[in-house]
Amino acid sequence: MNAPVPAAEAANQSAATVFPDPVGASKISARGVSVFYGQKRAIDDVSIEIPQNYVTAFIGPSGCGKSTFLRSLNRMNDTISGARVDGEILLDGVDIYRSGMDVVQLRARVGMVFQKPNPFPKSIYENIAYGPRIHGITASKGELDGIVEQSLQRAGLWDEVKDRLSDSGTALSGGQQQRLCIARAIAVDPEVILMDEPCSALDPIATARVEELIDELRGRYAIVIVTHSMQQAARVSQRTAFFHLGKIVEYGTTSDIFTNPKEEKTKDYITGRYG
Ligand SMILES: Nc1ncnc2c1ncn2[C@@H]1O[C@H](COP(=O)(O)OP(=O)(O)OP(=O)(O)O)[C@@H](O)[C@H]1O
Repeated sequence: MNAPVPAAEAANQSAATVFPDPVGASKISARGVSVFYGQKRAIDDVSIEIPQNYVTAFIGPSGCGKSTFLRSLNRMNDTISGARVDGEILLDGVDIYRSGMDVVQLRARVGMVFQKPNPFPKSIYENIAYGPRIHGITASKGELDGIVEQSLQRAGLWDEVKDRLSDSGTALSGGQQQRLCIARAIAVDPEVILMDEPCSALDPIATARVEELIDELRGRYAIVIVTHSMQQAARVSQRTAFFHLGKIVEYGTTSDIFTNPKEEKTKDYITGRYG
């Protein structure tokens, strides 16, 4: 559960809006987060609580900072030269930006699935086995085989690929490749899965399959998804944050955001007046 915000801290935060989660149990807490690319501020003092076992959608017009903020949740911005993050991002109460944080380990705990499926140019088996092997999760071949099967099962891909595990991952269809990438993220036993427009390169049938999968996975993980599709946000998420110009304008249950938004800007966006 969230600790109550001490009065002194609350006073310090008075200038910025803190967005608590309606259910109160956070996996990730962002406190006063700003992200810069050189001099440019792409995220401006964002504070939000992201819950376990829910899908949280980030929506908003192009360039508002959704992907930038998503990448800050597993320090993916570290890989972009000139990018800088201020503020705190707590994973189970521990600041992921504190010195000494093992970033490789962090990215196993907070996995990421990208817009364009990006399997390694290796076999289906190796795509899944690579992570557990480098993280030292398995000791034996038998155990590794078990992880490969279980990850592909959870990603809903096992039946389609079990007879061709040595085929290249890149030979699969786009939708299958994306489920392979989800299986790869799952294989290292993550706690959070970040998804940056995971269906934008997929056809409607493959999209529906990945959306079903997201719904199944949320029982085990906290999932955060950036999407341009409001229909997708409404279908797959239980929480929605609306971003605009680097800030969160409104955050709440997905049904409230889509049926009863409080802010004019949110209303304008979800009714298609801009975006
Ligand atoms: N690597 C980068 N270097 C410099 N500026 C960047 C970089 N990545 C993003 N930006 C800028 O930061 C701002 C936020 O971009 P971001 O991609 O996070 O927005 P977004 O809401 O995810 O957009 P979209 O929906 O179009 O993907 C934009 O002004 C963008 O031009």
